[in-house]
Amino acid sequence: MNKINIAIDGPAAAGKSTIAKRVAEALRMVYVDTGAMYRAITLAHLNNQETSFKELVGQLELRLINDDGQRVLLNGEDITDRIRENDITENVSFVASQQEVREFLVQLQQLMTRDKGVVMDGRDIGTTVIPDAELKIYMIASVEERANRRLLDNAARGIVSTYDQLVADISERDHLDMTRDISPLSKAEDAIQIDTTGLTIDKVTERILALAEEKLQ
Ligand SMILES: Nc1ncnc2c1ncn2[C@@H]1O[C@H](COP(=O)(O)OP(=O)(O)O)[C@@H](O)[C@H]1O
Ligand SMILES: Nc1ccn([C@@H]2O[C@H](COP(=O)(O)OP(=O)(O)O)[C@@H](O)[C@H]2O)c(=O)n1
Repeated sequence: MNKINIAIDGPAAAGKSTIAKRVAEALRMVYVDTGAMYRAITLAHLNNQETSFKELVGQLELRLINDDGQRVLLNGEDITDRIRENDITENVSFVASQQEVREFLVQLQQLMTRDKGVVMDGRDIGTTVIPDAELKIYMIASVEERANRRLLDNAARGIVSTYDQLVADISERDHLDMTRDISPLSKAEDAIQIDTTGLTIDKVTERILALAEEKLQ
């Protein structure tokens, strides 16, 4: 069987991580949520605001553990749940726009995908991190549906939020991510766009698995 990489990009709360995790499980591939890496550096920045980004990325030790999803360790501490909180979400697009941060993480992500067999989700995976990925998906959904999904997500995690606040947050984050100077969020020319509005998680997973099977032949 061929070994392939799958890149899944798209705006906030489109369902990328959920689907990427399922696809990776079904195909016994490694799942990498790159948003969690930007969130981890955002936490490090909020804890050390006087430190330059260059120095900050030089100091931190970031580990991703595949364990029914992905756990994130920053300097040995498990920060998987902490990085979903509102202060991180509010600051992550700013941190992700910094050149030193992007250079550091893109290099790390490229190392992770070098031997193939990875399903990686983010904003610049198909355009910058793995431009030669065998399968590229650009996942979208209406902002209303995405806010409703994140509202449920947050409630399950005990994070306080409202629908209106989430529509505003998601729209602002998409705008920042799409207009930043370095590798902004955009659909790679050869990516297949899937609008998940009104689709179940199973349906979207099935569609991507069918596309992946073609590449694995
Ligand atoms: N097709 C879908 N239909 C309904 N809910 C979905 C669908 N895809 C994902 N979700 C839900 O939406 C929420 C946000 O998905 P997530 O994977 O975190 O998005 P992203 O990684 O794009 O930010 C999750 O709670 C997930 O269960
Ligand atoms: N490859 C990536 C992944 C995330 N990011 C940044 O990290 C933020 C958080 O990503 P995420 O995937 O956790 O976001 P959610 O859609 O899950 O809320 C995004 O809003 C981007 O600013 C990025 O710049 N490049």
